[in-house]
Amino acid sequence: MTPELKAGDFLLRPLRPEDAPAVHRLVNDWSVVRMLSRLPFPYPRDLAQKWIASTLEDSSRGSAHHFAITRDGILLGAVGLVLSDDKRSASLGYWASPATWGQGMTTSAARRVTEWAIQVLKLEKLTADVAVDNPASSAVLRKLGFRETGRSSRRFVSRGTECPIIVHELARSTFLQLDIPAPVETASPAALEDQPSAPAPIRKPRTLLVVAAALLDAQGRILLARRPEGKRLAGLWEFPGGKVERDETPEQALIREMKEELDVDLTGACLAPFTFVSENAGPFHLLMPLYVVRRWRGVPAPREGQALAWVEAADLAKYPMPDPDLPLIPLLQELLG
Ligand SMILES: Nc1nc2c([nH]c(=O)n2[C@@H]2O[C@H](COP(=O)(O)OP(=O)(O)OP(=O)(O)O)[C@@H](O)[C@H]2O)c(=O)[nH]1
Repeated sequence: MTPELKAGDFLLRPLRPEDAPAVHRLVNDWSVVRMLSRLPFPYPRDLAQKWIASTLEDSSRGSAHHFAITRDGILLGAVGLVLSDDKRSASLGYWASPATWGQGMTTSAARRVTEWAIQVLKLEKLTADVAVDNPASSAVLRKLGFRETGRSSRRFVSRGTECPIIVHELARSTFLQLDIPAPVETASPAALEDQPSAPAPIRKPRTLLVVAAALLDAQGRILLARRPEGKRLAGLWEFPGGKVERDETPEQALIREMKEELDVDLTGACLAPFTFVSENAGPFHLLMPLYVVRRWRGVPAPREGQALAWVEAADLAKYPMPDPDLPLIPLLQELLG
């Protein structure tokens, strides 16, 4: 199902039938529709209704995910991902109200959807086609790390003619290496737009020391926490924990993080080192000792807006996790099997 995502001040959410009048009003504008290859001009009202109904079906099948871009409850545009049959790649598309152009909204929204596609859907590749006379759209793609891979042509129904297009592509590995900051909730769209349209730079990897715990309850279930919107890797499930600060031992950091994130006290608890992760995590190299903890004081509560779940070892793979965590799943299943 298509989730809700945050991109700066914007909420990206599934389309709803009641969005039809706003979609119709915004798309039935020559400056918008001329850049969309499949839509006629004028754009009939019932097409907006049919399109929204189809996005809901696509979402339940997982074949496409379309998001309304909204701010303060007002619909301003849309971003969509249409998945390939094997669900390993997708094409990205978007449109936005001309009133929002030049403010960074589309870049911000398309970036958040791209990030979700790569990190949560684990797609290998995204593609996007842009009419050659739409340089603003190509600039959005470049900021996301897309590269031009060729030229072609396509019939644009609105223009009634064949038009040259530029084909763009973004590989998963490229996106994961980009120096893209996590969206800051208070960042203004204007501030985002001030970023140059040059491709995002590749960051040199450094080793980041993070501690994490597999908290086990009496039934042997493991506590997972879902990273909240607004953070890097939002939407992914992970083992509670965090970065080791200067002058802290890993154990001190774990005790601090568990208090901050879950309001549980691990002081004096047996922190059993279980294994560690040493993996490329995109902008940094992650070194993460994982402790197994069976006793603590207090009841885990989400103190940082994260969702919590007690998960059977056999079900761990059903929860999308950061790539570096994936090798931990069979090890925990073996421990608890
Ligand atoms: N706690 C935790 N972090 C993980 C796991 N797997 C994994 O890749 N990480 C990464 O390791 C880093 C953890 O540091 P953190 O949780 O303090 O980072 P953060 O950015 O959320 O914290 P901050 O907002 O305080 O800087 C994040 O980049 C996170 O994505 C995991 O299973 N548990």
